[in-house]
Amino acid sequence: MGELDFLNQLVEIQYNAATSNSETLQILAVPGSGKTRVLTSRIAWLIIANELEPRSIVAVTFTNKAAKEMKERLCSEALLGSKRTEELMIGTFHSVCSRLIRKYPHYCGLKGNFMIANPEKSRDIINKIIYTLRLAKVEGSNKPDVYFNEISKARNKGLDVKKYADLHSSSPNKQNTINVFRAYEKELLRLNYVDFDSLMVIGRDLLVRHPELMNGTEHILVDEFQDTNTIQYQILKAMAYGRKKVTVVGDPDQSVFGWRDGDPANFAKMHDDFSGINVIHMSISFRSSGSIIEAAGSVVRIDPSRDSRSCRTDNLVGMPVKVLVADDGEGEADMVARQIIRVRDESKGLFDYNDFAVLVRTNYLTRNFEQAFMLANIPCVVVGGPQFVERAEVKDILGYLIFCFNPEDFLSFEKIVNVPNRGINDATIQYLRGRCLEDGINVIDVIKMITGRTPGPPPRFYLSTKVKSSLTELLYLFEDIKQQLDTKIFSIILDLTDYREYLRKEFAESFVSRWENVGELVTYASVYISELSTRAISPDQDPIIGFLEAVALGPEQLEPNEVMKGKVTISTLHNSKGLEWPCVFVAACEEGVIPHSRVDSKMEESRLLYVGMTRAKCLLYCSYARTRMGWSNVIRKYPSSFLTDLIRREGSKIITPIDVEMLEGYSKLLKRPLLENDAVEESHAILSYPATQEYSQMSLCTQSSLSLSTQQNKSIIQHTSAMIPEDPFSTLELSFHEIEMILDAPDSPIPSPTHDSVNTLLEKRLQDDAEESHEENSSYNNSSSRSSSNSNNNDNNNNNNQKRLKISDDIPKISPELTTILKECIIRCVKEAGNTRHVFVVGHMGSIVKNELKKDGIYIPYEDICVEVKELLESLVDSGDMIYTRHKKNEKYTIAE
Ligand SMILES: Nc1ncnc2c1ncn2[C@@H]1O[C@H](COP(=O)(O)OP(=O)(O)OP(=O)(O)O)[C@@H](O)[C@H]1O
Repeated sequence: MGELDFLNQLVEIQYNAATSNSETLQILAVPGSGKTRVLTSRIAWLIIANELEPRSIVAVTFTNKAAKEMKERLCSEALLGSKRTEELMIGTFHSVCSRLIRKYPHYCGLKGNFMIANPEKSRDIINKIIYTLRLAKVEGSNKPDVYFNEISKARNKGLDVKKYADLHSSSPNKQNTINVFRAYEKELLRLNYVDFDSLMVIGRDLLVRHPELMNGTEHILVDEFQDTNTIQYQILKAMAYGRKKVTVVGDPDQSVFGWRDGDPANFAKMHDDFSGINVIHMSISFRSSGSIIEAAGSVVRIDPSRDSRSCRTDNLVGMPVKVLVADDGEGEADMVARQIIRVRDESKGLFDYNDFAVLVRTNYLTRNFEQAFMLANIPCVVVGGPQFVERAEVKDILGYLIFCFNPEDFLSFEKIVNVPNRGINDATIQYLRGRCLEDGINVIDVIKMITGRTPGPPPRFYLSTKVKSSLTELLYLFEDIKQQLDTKIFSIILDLTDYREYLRKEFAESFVSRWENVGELVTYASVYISELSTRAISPDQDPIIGFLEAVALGPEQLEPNEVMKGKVTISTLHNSKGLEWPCVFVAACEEGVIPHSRVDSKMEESRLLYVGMTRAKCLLYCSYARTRMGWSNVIRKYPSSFLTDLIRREGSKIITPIDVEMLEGYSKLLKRPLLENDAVEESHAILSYPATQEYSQMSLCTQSSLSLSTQQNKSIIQHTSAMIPEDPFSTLELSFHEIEMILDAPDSPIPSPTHDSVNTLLEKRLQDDAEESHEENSSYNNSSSRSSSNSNNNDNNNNNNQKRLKISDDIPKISPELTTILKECIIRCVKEAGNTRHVFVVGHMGSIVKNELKKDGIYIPYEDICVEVKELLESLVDSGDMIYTRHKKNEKYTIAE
């Protein structure tokens, strides 16, 4: 096997891009055209064929996750193997700058042990400044976010505080921001912090002043170039100083970070600033089916200013892209859940849950889906939700470590000083803060002085002996921690602070999950730190600082990979960038959501939708709801104007099944086999209520009428028989525990019927009906016929009604208990039926669906059934997943929709 065999995996245009000798190469590539494959091949080619040293290559990715993926790919033996990959410098602009600054802090006026402030920390600092500068009362500007965003924007444009102040010297409304900006920079320096955005400003300045720092670098590659902003472009220019070779890869149609100053115009700008430019267009998508490419194209083409670019594919055309409509947000989520189950079941083993993604414009929209998936028993993971490292207990432990490294950080000290509770009150904390500011020393030194460990003026504030001894203990604790900084540091902190006991006392109810999170942190930290210690790339970096830096720069790096396995992904559109799934639902495609009502660039929103749609390989659905709740109000919604063309051409409420031929096409596209027919168990569930033997028989008849095979219907039997086994009116006292036990019963008490047995039952039932009808005229008071009569309809004559009325007098209106049992059963069965294709509801549930529960002539208003049950049933009926069945006297069992 030759070292360059990986190039055989590339088509011609990809090969040309990967092996280009151009001084400056721009690769303009449509979604799914294999940018990642080309970039990794190019890096490997540069090292193997061009004999570049791995450490002479810098590859810049948009996220830490992308950097990690790139490293993983390069690590494969077919490309570079792990040794050479480790020597490459791969990371985001932030992390590349951070590494440089960490190496030369003195060039930037920083101390070596500086910490990186994440946005939360920055907001904390700004909040304090707002109070110090007495801006809290200034209308409209008292929110830390307002200042933070403005400062961040300025930095992304490459402005430091001086340039920002010069630029706005004549705007009175910017004076507060200028003052906050100045104070913030000062405070960051005092606390020995560099924030997220200033990393890049400092990094650029360092590179401009000391271009020699990049002397060992020969080639710089930048991924997702369409999203680079001004400061990043300036960093690239500074890094490339001295005519280093540069490769940029990107797609102007996927530019979705304009709000962070990302600008695809940087492609054009390069023509002024770089020489020897060669542009290669990769316009064939390997990812998506023809109909997906076409549908996505119709969205992005609405931008009149867009250059005409084509995106093609040789893949199969595939199923048309569907636009799904629901009455409201919850209905939409239910509909998606059902469709996932259906597609998975119909796919002959081709799609599993982790092949599905639901993408939404904003975070709050994920909630309905989480809930619907939980009810439908669909495993899911929300990407971009609360991050692991943002959980309170994880932050506590990290806080200790951060403070031990950086005792200048009073904010961290404040957070941990009473975790666990040490009885150090607010007044003492404020006093300590004041002393730090006045004396220009850190809090450790202040504590040493006031507790008499080092000489200094006595405290001008009364400190009780108890507080003094707490502070002394704290001092010892920090010293202990500092002396034991190694891979086991987190376990040591936990021991020294008796953190487990603290969690147990303070959070009795959530103790277990919190403690699990702590356990996860310990595992990750030790793996991460020991990995870092063995890496050749940054031998000069302290591995624990490396770990803290990874936490600050990109917590997603530390998220367990396992979480994605076997689960449907729910993500924002922004977070879906660079990823792909066989089946994608882009949800809440509504005007005001996408395009979002509060954005400057509508066209950027169309590109965002385009990004989401092009994540799909085989199946794509766009859904919207006609109404949505907003601040407790029902708001009328309209489909996104971006979908107009799609709705006109392809949209349809009717979801057609995926036929075998289509599945075979998808199987080829995904390079996965279909399971043999026999291996696919098509199952159906029938929920019957009341679930007497009689109704179970009725269910069997339903199966028979539906011509479902016994093999298919194993679960029907289970569900019907697993319901309440007796007349429910006598089972009201069943506890939930008992119901659970019944529902959990592993074996069905009713044996699986054969076709013959179904027919026999059917005949017997008809015969019984005839007899029963005869008996009804003379006597009518046994409980089994009560159940039977419960399902009768209007056709009953008045005499019978009279009699039944009497009987049903004993039966009060459907009681809350019964409703609860009913609800539990339905939800449980629907959950259990998660893997089934259809859910049929027979018997009284059928009646419920008919808008009234009619028992022996007494109408029980539908409204009395609890809302959830009603909604659940309605949604099932709407989707056609449930078929209403009714039994007419002396008629064959019929099924009505
Ligand atoms: N030459 C090829 N032959 C077959 N499949 C390919 C080829 N190149 C790439 N692919 C496949 O196409 C899919 C898309 O590739 P990749 O993720 O690299 O696209 P991309 O250009 O980065 O897309 P996006 O910009 O949308 O993130 C992947 O599944 C990849 O394996």
